Amino acid sequence: MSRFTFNRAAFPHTRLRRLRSQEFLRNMVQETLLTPADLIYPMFVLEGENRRETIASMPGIERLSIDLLVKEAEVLAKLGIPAVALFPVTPQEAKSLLAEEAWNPDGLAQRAVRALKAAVPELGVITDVALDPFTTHGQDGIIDVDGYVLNDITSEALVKQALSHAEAGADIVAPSDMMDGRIAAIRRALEENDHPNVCILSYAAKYASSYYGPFRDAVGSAGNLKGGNKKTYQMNPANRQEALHEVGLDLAEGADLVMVKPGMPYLDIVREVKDTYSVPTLVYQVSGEYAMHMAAIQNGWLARDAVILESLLCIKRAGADAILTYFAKEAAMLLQK
Ligand SMILES: NCC(=O)CCC(=O)O
Ligand SMILES: [Mg+2]
Repeated sequence: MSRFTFNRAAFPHTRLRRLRSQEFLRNMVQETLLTPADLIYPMFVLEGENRRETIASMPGIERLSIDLLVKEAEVLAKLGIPAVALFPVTPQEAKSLLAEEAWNPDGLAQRAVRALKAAVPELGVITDVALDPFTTHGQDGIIDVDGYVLNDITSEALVKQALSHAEAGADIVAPSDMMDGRIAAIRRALEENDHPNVCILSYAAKYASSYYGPFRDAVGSAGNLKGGNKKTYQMNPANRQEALHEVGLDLAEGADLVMVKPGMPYLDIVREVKDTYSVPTLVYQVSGEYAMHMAAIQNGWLARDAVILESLLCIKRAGADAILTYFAKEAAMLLQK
């Protein structure tokens, strides 16, 4: 008898389609839920007042001066977004070889933190600890004569930067630089300077990815980098076991939360980090992922609302406890519907 012959007696013992046959059933057995509380909004901060600038490669995202940032933050908090991640756009004249502006107590990031915590105290503020917005060469650290990023000197600078953020009122400092040993150094400094409850979110497995391009336009570091790359400190996209090693070290050094970055091309790493360590694991859906989605959406090639929510739901399913995403505001609005 051909296996294609219809035979009522040979019904499938399991019909998985039964639980998909009605919406209430699909909702009842849904394994992963996305909520606004999962979404962290990265924001670009500008000098000046009442200033907003669009970013060509990130349609829908703007750089905002602090006064407008605060107004936007009030909206975000009402939407149920738990936290924002700040990225200052440093004026070219404030950049230097040693990145001293990074720990200026009255720097743009530090002022933005103070303004946000004063106006919207319930909204968590995450600061970026890295030198690339402040160096004339666009690298994340201090370089030697050959352009090599020096680990331990950079780490000392990062400690000063992280402390200045904590002094300004940051809830979470997030080193995104990938220097070895900087989590321990920052943790010690926070403890010694009376900030025991400031959290450290470590960009633990940050890959040297081509998906960061639009971000570098947004903060204005692309030109300074002059086509250079960050392969001597960020991870090789080919490596999986090394990511576990990186995360293990940062946890041992005192990180409270760890991050995998980028998101969608690295979801295998997210799953493995979550299963291995069972700690709060964040994912950054980076600027290039945002740009790809927006390009397809603007061409009418992908359905806007559905694809935004699917992209985030799948990152959560892979093991993310929260997601840094430029879609945070839009997704939170969609989820409230
Ligand atoms: N340190 C922060 C980033 O590098 C963000 C990358 C992106 O959104 O492409
Ligand atoms: Mg590391």
